[in-house]
Formats: sequence, C-alpha cells, structure tokens
Amino acid sequence: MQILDPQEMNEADRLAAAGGVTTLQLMRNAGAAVARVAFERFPDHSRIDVLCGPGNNGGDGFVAARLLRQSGCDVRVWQNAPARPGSDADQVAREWDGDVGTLAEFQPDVRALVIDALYGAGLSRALAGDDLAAIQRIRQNGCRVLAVDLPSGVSGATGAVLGYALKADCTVTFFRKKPGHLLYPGRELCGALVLADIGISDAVLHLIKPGLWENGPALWQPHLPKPNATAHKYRRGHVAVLSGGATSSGAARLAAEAAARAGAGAVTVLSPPAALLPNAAHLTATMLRRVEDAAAARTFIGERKVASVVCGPGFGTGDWHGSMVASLLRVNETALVLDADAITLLARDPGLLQDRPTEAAPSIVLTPHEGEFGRLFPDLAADTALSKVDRARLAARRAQAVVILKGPDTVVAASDGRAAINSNGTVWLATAGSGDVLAGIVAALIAGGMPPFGAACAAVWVHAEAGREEGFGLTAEDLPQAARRVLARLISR
Ligand SMILES: NC(=O)C1=CN([C@@H]2O[C@H](COP(=O)(O)OP(=O)(O)OC[C@H]3O[C@@H](n4cnc5c(N)ncnc54)[C@H](O)[C@@H]3O)[C@@H](O)[C@H]2O)[C@@H](O)CC1
Ligand SMILES: [K+]
Repeated sequence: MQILDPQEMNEADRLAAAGGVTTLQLMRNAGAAVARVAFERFPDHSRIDVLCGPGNNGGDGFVAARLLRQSGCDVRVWQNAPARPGSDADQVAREWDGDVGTLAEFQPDVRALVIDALYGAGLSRALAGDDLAAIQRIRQNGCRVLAVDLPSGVSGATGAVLGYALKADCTVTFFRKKPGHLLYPGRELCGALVLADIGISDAVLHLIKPGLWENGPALWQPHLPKPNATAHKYRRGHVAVLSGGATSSGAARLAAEAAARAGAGAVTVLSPPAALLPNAAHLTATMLRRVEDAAAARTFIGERKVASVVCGPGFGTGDWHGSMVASLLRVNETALVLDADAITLLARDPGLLQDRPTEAAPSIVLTPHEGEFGRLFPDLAADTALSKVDRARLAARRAQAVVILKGPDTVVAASDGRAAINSNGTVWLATAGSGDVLAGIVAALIAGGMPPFGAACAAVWVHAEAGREEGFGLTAEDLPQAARRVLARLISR
C-alpha cells in the first residue's frame, strides 16, 4: 500500500474536496472514526479526556468528543489554544456543548482514556509550555492514550520526535499511513495503528503519484521468478559469491546457501586459494571455483553467465579485495550485491562508485546497516533533518544503485526515487550472519529475472518473514530454509 507524506496527504484532502467531499465532512468522518476506535478498543473506559489543539487535529478531537458524549461516555475537553475563527475546527468546536478546560488545568486520571488531538500532521516545532507539561504528566501517570493521526510530538514526515512526544496505545490515522507511522521511533510511539477510511477516493492517488510504499507481497509478488517446465539450472539464474580468506569463509557460504534456497539454479563460491580447503570441506550442491585475482573472477563470470554476484560478507578489506571490487564494478553483464566489507571498501575509495561507466553499468544493490551507511554517505547520515527514507533515496540517486538501508524499519530505495519501508521486521533477525543471508536472497531473485528494486523489496520482506517464523533462538543458518518455505508459499499462490 502507498504511503503519503504530510504534504501529499494535504493534497489528497484538497483533491477530495475538489471532488465534492468537503474538508469539514472529512473532519467529521475522521472524528467519527476516532470515536469508533475508542469504543471498540477501550470499552472499559467510560471516562474520556480529549485534548484538543488549535488546528484540524483538534477539530477531529471535538467531533469525537461530541459523538462519545452522545453515546453516554463521561467526556471532558481540554484545549491549549482556540481554533482559527471560521475554520473547520472552529465550526466543530462550536458544536461541542460541554465545558472546555485549559490544558494547564488538565490532570490525568489513570482510569480515564486520553484522546490526544493536540497536533497531527501540522506539528512544526518542538512541544513546549503547557503542551509539554501536559504530555509529561500523561506519560508519568501512565493512562491509556488513543492518538489522533499521530501521537503529539511525532513528525509524520520522518517518525522523529520533536523534543518530546506522547506514547500512544493506539493511533488512528486516515486514508493512508504516513512515513512517521512506520519509521522509528514514531512506529513504536504509535502503538497499534488503525487506518480509517474517511471518504477520500483512491482515485486521488493517480494524481498524487506517491513514490513510497509499505513493503509487502502486493508490491512484487507477481514478479517473483517462477521457473517454467523447460528451465535448466543456468536459465534459473547463476549466482556467484566471493569468499573471504581461510578463517572467514562462512559468511560467503551462508549467502550462497541462501541464494540456492531462494531459487537460484546454480550457485558458485569464488574462493581465493587460501580458503579453498575450508570451502571444499563444507560445500556440496554449491560449486566452488578458485580465483587468484580479479581477472579470473571476471573470466568466470563472463564464461558461466553469472547473473548476479554477492561480494562483501566476510570478504576482507585489503588491497586484493579492493581491486576485486573495483574490477567487479566494471563488469557490465552481471548485477552486484555489495554488502559489509565491500561497502567499507567503497567508503574508503568513493571514486569507485562515482567513476563507474554509466553506459551498460551493472545493476548494483548496496545493503548497508546504519554504521556502514554512515561510512559510505557521511554527509547524509549527519543531516538530522532527513528521514531514513530521504537518506536512502538520496544515497540511491548518488550511487545510481538500489539501497537497502537496514534496521528494524529497513528502507529500500531506487535511484529513480521509488522507495519502500519494511514493516514485518523482527528482533530475532539481529543475529550474526543474518545480513549475509539477505544478500544471497537478493542475488537469487535478481538472477531469476526480477528487476533489482523489486528483488530487494521481496528479499527484505521474505527474510523478515523467515525470521518471524523461526523466532526465538534462530541462527542465520536457519534462515535460508525458512526463506525457502516463505517463497514457496508466495510462488504457489
Ligand atoms: N486537512 C484536512 O482536510 C483533514 C485533516 N485532518 C486532521 O488535521 C490534521 C492536520 O491539521 P493541521 O494542518 O491543522 O495541523 P495540526 O492540527 O496538527 O496543527 C496545526 C496547528 O498547530 C500549530 N503548531 C504546530 N506545531 C506546534 C507546536 N509544537 N506548538 C504549538 N503549536 C504548534 C500550528 O501553528 C497550527 O496552528 C491531521 O493530522 C488530521 O488529524 C482530518 O480532520 C481529516 C481532514
Ligand atoms: K495527535
């Protein structure tokens, strides 16, 4: 499903209004959705404190307050500043027939539900004064919170906290999710997220053309490689994985195993001479090839029609490794998945990426975690105004690559601006070797014919789903088989 940033959401509201649903009606629908969720999710709370801000978020709060009171709840409203005269929020505030206390007077009661309608998409600076004090009191008191659109203090555009924010048990948002609902820390502060229909037609999306999605099978499932009856192993895609030295060859084998389980027809580990023995001792279905230098690797890739190469896991960062990466960047018939040490090598010599031949350059997928990203793109990492989506997008454009910026809220971005936020991640994936497996899955899906952005999105989702299925105590060795099961289900659908 597409994700809208606050500006695009404003545009959706505007287009809906132009199409005949007034902004006042949208506000009434939004408030009704909040009241419904309060009933359904917090049935034991008959006392409700609604905190209303000066903008449309506060307007939603007034609508909800009135409906909840009509339904018999004991509702009190607290406001920090009046709505602009003549605005929609002003109109619905006038329809509220109860008292309105000031936010400074508000004392949270742990038995009451707090509906947070202070600030939503319009939050523009850090909370201060009475707002800040009220939110601190709520957090200390521990009462349950239902947030309207966003917990106040969370940026809808970035998920960042502007100074201080409420932590909600549940957040109701409207029409489409915003980046701040899926990017940390916003994601955690939202609690359970409910997406409500407020009468905006999906047709507005054809005009807005958002380039951001929540990652999921709908985005790429039809493009998963499905072998036909006559496929032979090389047509199903040949993946090569570069091995590190004698004592660090396991990471490459994990990536190779993952590539094979993710459907590659053939997988070859390209091994420096020193690591041939440990590789040979551990590999069975996966092929093994000795490569003394970059020229040997390139010859193999060309002759054996290697469709994608994984380089980086356990690879090494010496001169030999640097010349291998530099050379691979000049092979134009194979895609490259560059992870771990390969990213360190690129960071040491940024010219390698920048001086790439643009014509017929290989497709590149970079898979940095935040630390590696900071080494490769220090200026982007240091710019605190950028969201994780912004950073991944800018990096992808600069490197002319697909970037998988890993973490609990992994973002995948393409150089043309498309991006996806992953939301099925699990803490169990934070384990040694997990990234090697991801790199192998990406390479297999590209080798099977998927375009790199779709392959990266699919691999990230499948990898996370595999982690969820294995759960507590998983090791990276468990992930390739689990990923195979996830992919098998998706392919047979
Ligand atoms: N635009 C529409 O048609 C709809 C908007 N909706 C609601 O409207 C919200 C957005 O409304 P607004 O754009 O009015 O924005 P908000 O209601 O989030 O806040 C805007 C107001 O807060 C002030 N402000 C921002 N940050 C502040 C801070 N830290 N301290 C003090 N004041 C601050 C601004 O100057 C402005 O007056 C959404 O989150 C959603 O809840 C819904 O009613 C659905 C329809
Ligand atoms: K809010």
